[in-house]
Amino acid sequence: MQPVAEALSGSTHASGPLVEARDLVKQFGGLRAVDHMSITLRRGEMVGLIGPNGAGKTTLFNLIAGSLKPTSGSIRIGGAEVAQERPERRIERGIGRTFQIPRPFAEMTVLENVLTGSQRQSGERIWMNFLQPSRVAAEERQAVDKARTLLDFVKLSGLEAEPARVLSGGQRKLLELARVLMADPETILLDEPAAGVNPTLLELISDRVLELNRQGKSILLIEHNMDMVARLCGRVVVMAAGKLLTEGTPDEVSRNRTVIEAYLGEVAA
Ligand SMILES: Nc1ncnc2c1ncn2[C@@H]1O[C@H](COP(=O)(O)OP(=O)(O)OP(=O)(O)O)[C@@H](O)[C@H]1O
Repeated sequence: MQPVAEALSGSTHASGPLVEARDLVKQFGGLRAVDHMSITLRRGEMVGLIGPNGAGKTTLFNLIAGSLKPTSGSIRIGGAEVAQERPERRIERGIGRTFQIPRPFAEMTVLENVLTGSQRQSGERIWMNFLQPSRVAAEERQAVDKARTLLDFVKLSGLEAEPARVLSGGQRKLLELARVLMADPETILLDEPAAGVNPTLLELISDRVLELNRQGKSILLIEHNMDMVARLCGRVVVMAAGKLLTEGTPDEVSRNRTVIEAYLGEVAA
């Protein structure tokens, strides 16, 4: 098996802020889900993105990952403007993202699901099988080796041959993390990794996310579980109604009057 540090490698991009979104707007018909929002993620940081339901956090992730195009504004990854680029190109630029509700291929095994996260295997290009079969076989062996290392990292090795449908909600989150790591992201956008997860797996997920950050991954974390945010993040960005409300340390934002009022407004609504 590959060493974990090697399986988690891939930090080859230029210096400067890794992700820099400026003045982003996303309009859905009459609704402005993201409203002149700016956010920066620096190399090696783990930043929490919080805000009441409907604040625009997931939409902001979709804009950064490329599944949505902004109405206006700029998104830079490693200094390059990417706002109009396809999601696949953003993956090549080192952006990985997980979803609030992971949807693995239910009938494929856990290992096969992780392998779907590989970038550009030669085996996908049929002619390569004819021209360089040994190279294709070697690449496939390497990919399987790496997938096993990542499954070990997320503590799912014992389930590698099981169909993904047998996994619990928390285990699906861990599987998705392993799948995303196959593409060697430098930046990971984590969408609510704690939602609906039991306390034991929650502890494991927090620990793995912390370890990824220690190993050099930059992480933007959407999470409603403030204990988790406070434990993992040095800086927290707060969104409300599509806009930046404030940012600061977890302690600062949790005592901030406007933040408390934004959440109280949600409860009252
Ligand atoms: N594809 C879409 N079409 C129309 N409206 C959308 C679309 N996606 C999101 N919205 C709306 O945009 C607003 C922001 O939604 P978003 O999911 O980004 O918020 P959020 O902060 O992630 O919320 P939550 O914490 O509940 O996940 C909401 O009012 C939502 O209904």
